[in-house]
Amino acid sequence: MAVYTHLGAEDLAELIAQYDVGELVSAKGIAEGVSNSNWLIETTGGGDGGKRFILTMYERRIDISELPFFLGLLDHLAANNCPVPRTIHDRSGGASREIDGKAVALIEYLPGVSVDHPTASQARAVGIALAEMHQASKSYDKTRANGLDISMSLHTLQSCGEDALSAIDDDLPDMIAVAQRVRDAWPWDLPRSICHTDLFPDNVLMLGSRVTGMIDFYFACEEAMAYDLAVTHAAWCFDRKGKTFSADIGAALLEGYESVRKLDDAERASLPVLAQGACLRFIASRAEDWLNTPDDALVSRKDPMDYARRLAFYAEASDRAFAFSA
Ligand SMILES: Nc1ncnc2c1ncn2[C@@H]1O[C@H](COP(=O)(O)OP(=O)(O)OP(=O)(O)O)[C@@H](O)[C@H]1O
Ligand SMILES: N[C@@H](CCO)C(=O)O
Repeated sequence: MAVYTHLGAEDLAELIAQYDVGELVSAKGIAEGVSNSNWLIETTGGGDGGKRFILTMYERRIDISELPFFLGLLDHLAANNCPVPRTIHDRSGGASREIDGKAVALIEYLPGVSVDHPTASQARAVGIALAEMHQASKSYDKTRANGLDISMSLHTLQSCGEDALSAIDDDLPDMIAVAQRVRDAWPWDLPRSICHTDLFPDNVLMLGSRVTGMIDFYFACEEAMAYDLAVTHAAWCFDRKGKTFSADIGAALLEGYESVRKLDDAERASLPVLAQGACLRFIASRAEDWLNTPDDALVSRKDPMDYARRLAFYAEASDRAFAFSA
C-alpha cells in the first residue's frame, strides 16, 4: 500500500497543467513503497518529451527542507549519464509544488522491473552503476550528513531498550553490544562522495542485465563510498532472510564496482566492519519501525533478524564474503 492521500481528478489535472507535459490522460496509484504516495501518471506529452511520469507526494520520513538536495541530486546524476530519473520542473522552474500543504514532485518514469533473485551479470551491472554514481556525485554542489550512521544505529538500539528488543527476538538485545564494538572499530576517514545508502533490489529497475533506473534517493548523503558498496553487498548477496550467502553474486558485484572505481587497501580492509555497520543500520531502523507499527497496520513489518543473520556471516566469514580475485 502506498497511496495515503486521495487526489481527485480535478486536483490532478490542475497540478499537471502546471508542467509542460501535455494534458492528464490517467493516474494510477502505485501499491509498492511505504513512505510516500506514488502515482503513475500518463499525459498526452509535451515539451519535456515523455508521456509517463511518477508523481510522488512526500508523506513522512522526509524533511521537506531537504527536498532541494534530493531532487537536485536526481537532476545532477541524470545529467551525468547515470540511470537516475530526472525531476520534471514546472513552468516557473520549480522542482516541487504543494497540494493541501503537502509537497509533491513529478519525476521522470524509467522502464524496468526490480528483480527478486539477481543473477551474477545483474549484480555486476549494479556494481558498475553504483561506482559510476559515486564518481558522478563527487561534482554535486550540495551535501547532506548521514542521519543513520553507526553512532545513530547504536543510539536507536539503546533507545528501543533491551526489553522491547527481546520482545521482537531473544537475540536482538545482543545487537547493542555488537553496535558498540563496530562503532569503536569504525574507519571514519575513507574516501567519500554522495552515496545512495539504500540500494536494495527494490530500488533498482532492470531490463535483463541492464540497470535502467536507480530510484528512491531519500537516504542519500555524504558517506564513505565503500560503505555504500557494503550496503549494496548486504542487500543483494543473500536470500531475503539472510540465511544463504551467494558467493558468485558477491564476487560479480565487487568486480563490476572495481571495473569502474578501484578500492584502495584501506577500503578493502574495512569492508567486513562496514558491512556489519550496514547490517546494524537496517537492524536498528527495522526494530524501531517494528515497535512503532501497530500489529493491525496495513504496512507489513520488516524483520530485523534478516540483517542480524547477515551480520553474523560478515563477522564470522569475512574472507568468504569479500574474496577478491587479485
Ligand atoms: N522513476 C521511476 N520510474 C518508474 N517507476 C518508479 C519510479 N519511481 C518509483 N517507481 C515505482 O514506484 C514504486 C514505489 O517507489 P518508491 O520505492 O520510491 O516508494 P517510496 O514509498 O517512496 O519508498 P520506500 O518504500 O522505499 O520507502 C517503486 O517500487 C517503482 O515500482
Ligand atoms: N531498505 C530498507 C528500508 C528503508 O530504510 C529495509 O529494507 O529495511
